Amino acid sequence: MKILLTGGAGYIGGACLRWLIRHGHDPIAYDDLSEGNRSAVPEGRLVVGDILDRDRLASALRDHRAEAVMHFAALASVPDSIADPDNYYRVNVLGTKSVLDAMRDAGVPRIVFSSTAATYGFRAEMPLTEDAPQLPETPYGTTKLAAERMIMDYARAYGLGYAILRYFNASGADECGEHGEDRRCESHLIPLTLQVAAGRRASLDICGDDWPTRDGTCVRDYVHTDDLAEAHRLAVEAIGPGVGRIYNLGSGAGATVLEVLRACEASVGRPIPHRVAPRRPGDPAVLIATPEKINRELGWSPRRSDIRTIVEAAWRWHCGHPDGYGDRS
Ligand SMILES: NC(=O)c1ccc[n+]([C@@H]2O[C@H](COP(=O)([O-])OP(=O)(O)OC[C@H]3O[C@@H](n4cnc5c(N)ncnc54)[C@H](O)[C@@H]3O)[C@@H](O)[C@H]2O)c1
Ligand SMILES: O=c1ccn([C@@H]2O[C@H](COP(=O)(O)OP(=O)(O)O[C@H]3O[C@H](CO)[C@@H](O)[C@H](O)[C@H]3O)[C@@H](O)[C@H]2O)c(=O)[nH]1
Repeated sequence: MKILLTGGAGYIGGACLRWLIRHGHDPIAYDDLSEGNRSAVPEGRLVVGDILDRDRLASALRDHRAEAVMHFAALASVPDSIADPDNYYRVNVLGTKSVLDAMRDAGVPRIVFSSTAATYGFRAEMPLTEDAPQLPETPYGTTKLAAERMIMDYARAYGLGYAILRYFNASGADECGEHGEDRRCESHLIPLTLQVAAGRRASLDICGDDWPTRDGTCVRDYVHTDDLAEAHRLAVEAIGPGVGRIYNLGSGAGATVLEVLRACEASVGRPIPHRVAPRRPGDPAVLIATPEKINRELGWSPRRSDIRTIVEAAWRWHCGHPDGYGDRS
């Protein structure tokens, strides 16, 4: 299938793009490189552009003769969204509208959307099923929920097929060692911890050790990007015009911040400097998915998403790419 990936030069989009090529599809990335990396995309497969530029995006869709869009492009940091909601509503809500309108202009009938655990309420029962209440408590979660609803409204009115994939904590690096996590402004736990291990930062802040969890630090459900990529492949192949699907993508297990730190220390082979810092605004204590629905309906299961495998893959990538992609434009 010919597929355009908005945000395809980013961390998860780049992993999916490579995975789709390996599995016989023909993907291109459409990315403004605000966070993504030019050399994360294989030669000849990148169109540089902003998703808010509807005409440019529609032309890219027509030129590629796209049959589906995977919409990854977004601003995606919970704490930043609290500090700068303006930008989050612009890119995540208006940007999604622009993507849907460009798809209509170009007659593209399918979309797979990157949604998030952050659309659920903090007080929901764990593990989360897809019908748990969606009561986001941060601007990031609110903007992603608005985008979900917009996709469903467009689908109903204009006959789009869609898959909404609610990822939990994307992590790891591709097993061929070609693609990993390298953002301009990093805020995610595993890359920050490994940057400390590599001497690029002095110490890791543990954001609170007084949460109601087994060791006092937050629990998250870490899911490997290659597992996410396989779910995208299955989802895009399963949807057609007028068919909508919604799935959680997580491992079904949770790791605390301290457990992630210990796993990183085991991979690196030495202690990693850290200290306890205040809680971070917008953090829930625990987020864990149940991936049963996508397992039942599409046969997906997380094969690489135990925390040890994730951290080892990420550390291999960091060792092979000490300066990340090194090609910030
Ligand atoms: N990382 C996670 O744990 C996680 C979890 C749940 C959901 N998600 C969602 O997955 C998607 C990808 O996240 P990621 O971690 O790969 O982030 P990322 O920042 O690595 O990738 C996002 C990409 O979008 C591009 N982009 C941003 N604004 C753009 C615009 N206006 N026009 C064109 N391109 C633009 C960036 O340059 C970047 O390459 C996001 O939609 C995010 O909300 C991520
Ligand atoms: O320097 C740091 C960074 C993070 N954390 C903690 O580590 C955990 C994971 O944080 P992070 O890696 O920033 O991810 P989340 O804030 O859980 O959010 C990720 O996972 C969500 C879904 O679960 C997605 O929606 C978001 O896009 C994605 O960034 C949280 O408890 C943080 O408080 C620290 O203790 N120190």
